Amino acid sequence: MEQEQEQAYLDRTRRALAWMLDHARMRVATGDRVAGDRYTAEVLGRMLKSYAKELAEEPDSPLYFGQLRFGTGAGSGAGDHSGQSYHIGRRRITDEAGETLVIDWRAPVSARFYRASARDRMGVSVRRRFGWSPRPPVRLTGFEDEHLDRGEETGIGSALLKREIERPRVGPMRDIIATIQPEQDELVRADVADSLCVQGGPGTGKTAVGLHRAAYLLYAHRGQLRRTGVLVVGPNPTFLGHIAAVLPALGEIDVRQHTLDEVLTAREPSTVDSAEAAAVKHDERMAGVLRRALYARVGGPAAPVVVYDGSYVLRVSSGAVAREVRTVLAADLPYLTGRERLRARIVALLQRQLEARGESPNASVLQWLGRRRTVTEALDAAWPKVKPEEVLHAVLSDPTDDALTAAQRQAIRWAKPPRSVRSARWSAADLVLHDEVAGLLDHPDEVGHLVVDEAQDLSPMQCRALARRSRHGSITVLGDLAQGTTPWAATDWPAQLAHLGKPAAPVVGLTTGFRVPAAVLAFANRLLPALGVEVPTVHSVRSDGTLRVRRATDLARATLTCVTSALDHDGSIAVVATAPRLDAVMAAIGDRVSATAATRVTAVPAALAKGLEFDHVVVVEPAEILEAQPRGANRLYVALTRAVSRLDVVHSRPLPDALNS
Ligand SMILES: Nc1ncnc2c1ncn2[C@@H]1O[C@H](COP(=O)(O)OP(=O)(O)OP(=O)(O)O)[C@@H](O)[C@H]1O
Repeated sequence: MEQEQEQAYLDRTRRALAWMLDHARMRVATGDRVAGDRYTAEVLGRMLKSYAKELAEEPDSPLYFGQLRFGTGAGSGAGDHSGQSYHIGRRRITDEAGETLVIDWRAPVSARFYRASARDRMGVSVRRRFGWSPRPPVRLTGFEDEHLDRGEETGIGSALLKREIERPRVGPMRDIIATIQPEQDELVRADVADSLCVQGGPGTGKTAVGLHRAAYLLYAHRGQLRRTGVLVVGPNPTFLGHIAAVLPALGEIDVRQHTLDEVLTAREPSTVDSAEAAAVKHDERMAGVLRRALYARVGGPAAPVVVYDGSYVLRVSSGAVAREVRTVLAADLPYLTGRERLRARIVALLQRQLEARGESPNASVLQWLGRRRTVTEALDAAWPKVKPEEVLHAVLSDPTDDALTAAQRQAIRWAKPPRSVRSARWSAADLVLHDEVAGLLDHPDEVGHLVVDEAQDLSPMQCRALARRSRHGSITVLGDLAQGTTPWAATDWPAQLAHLGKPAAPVVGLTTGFRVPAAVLAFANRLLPALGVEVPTVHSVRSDGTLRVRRATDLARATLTCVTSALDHDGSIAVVATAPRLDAVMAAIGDRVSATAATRVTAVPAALAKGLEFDHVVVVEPAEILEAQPRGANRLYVALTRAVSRLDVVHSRPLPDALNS
């Protein structure tokens, strides 16, 4: 009976959605005529088109995933929702008469779907979760009720949640709106003004939380954030490809998702630093070095300013210019604003002289004064115009700042300084320094909210670049100290948060693991003591999954065996190894599996495994991954924690000691 009622409700909702779609299409068609001017028509047209497109994409996805039924009566705690029932879905659905059939998962009342418990019912008497067929055509397969009013609470034991978590992974990351957990929801719905840092071990849902928080904030503060924007920063294009579909699936197509390099500059690095040079360039001391190098250009001896205005000679002595320079320096403005302030102050001195002679110069006279060659010459001497690359060129050609040791100066000194700024080749770290100088010259555009994933890997200088872009906005910082693999990776959050400009942001731990099966996690966690960081232990909710560790003399053959047996299951497969090892084993596999099968197998260099997940992972020769770089143990930890269902570890050399313990 209830099943029939649910089916009837579903049919009604489908009809309502079809009506919404028709209506949106009609508005697209008439939008041009409705709007008063061309610009408005264009904006309206674009909005309506994306709305119609969003709706058109809906029918293939479940229309709702849950329902809340509220109790009645004074003691129920339901308040305004007394006796009400709401279906909750990806988006709000209303019928022709304006009745709401489905409410958005981000609406305030939906929070109770995620957070109500038998102990704190929040007025909810029953929480229902719907099950849908995993593949189109989408069918309602059943539902699961928790009568919170009778003390029932399935929590993490929910069969539907278990099915979702254990589903074989194929393709890119999906949203988790149907199964967000209470501690995740607290983070997703944190106030827009609050910056926070989520420390979570592998597979605890950090990335999911960050993306859902972006979608939530855009819903709750659309006006504000449409203007200022939301930016998601991830470690590399592969990672961004993995997460790219989540926000659009939640209806948010305007969120920018970029690597840090893309945020900083459109330019590609054209040279590579030595490890020593990169270490110095990413050190926060470089901020002071660059600032001093820039401001060393200020205060040069200026000739006096002399302006003939027909009848009079106006004059500002070089001593007076120097005094004005000191005043402007004290105001601590961006460099280029400082230059203009100096110009204005020199003009003010000239103006006073005119006024002393009984004149009252108007704005255009003052502007004329400011553009006199003698004023610009004084400025060029005392506060010259400069480009970021000129400052950088000077610093790297001849580093002299004694905040750096002699060895550090030597490390960053160009072996062969380029003849001109234009012919200089810049490394990735140089582009970060370039951004630092650009930020001293002028404030960059800011974003309203910034989500930084894998934030443990950012250097202090990279953090500063992001801090500059969110001085007035908030940040969601996501990371795991145990997964830090860069030479400058953070070992504690307070220092990293200070570099990111949000020293007061609370650090919140996520400790429930949704990806990695318990047996696999226990194996990977043997590495933790060797990683030199304090992190909370993660408890996997998954008792399924398998771990197989096999020793083999022929690694390629053993890998092939693992891959062949993985192909018997659904889901994605990855082979993870150091880059050279990967080439060798993949070449051997390439010839022996069918072309169709090969498309299911991804070769992932250990350096690019971060943030990704695959149903079945084969990690080849852990000792090589560990030895390939100074933070090899962390990289191995990342590699071992990518598997959703099965992990094979194949080795010919002994396993690293830490893994044997
Ligand atoms: N509440 C949830 N319900 C269902 N699945 C979830 C939930 N939270 C996380 N997951 C799933 O767990 C997996 C790991 O999530 P995610 O990638 O966000 O974790 P992470 O903490 O960023 O991991 P890592 O640090 O290893 O990159 C994903 O498949 C995600 O969809």
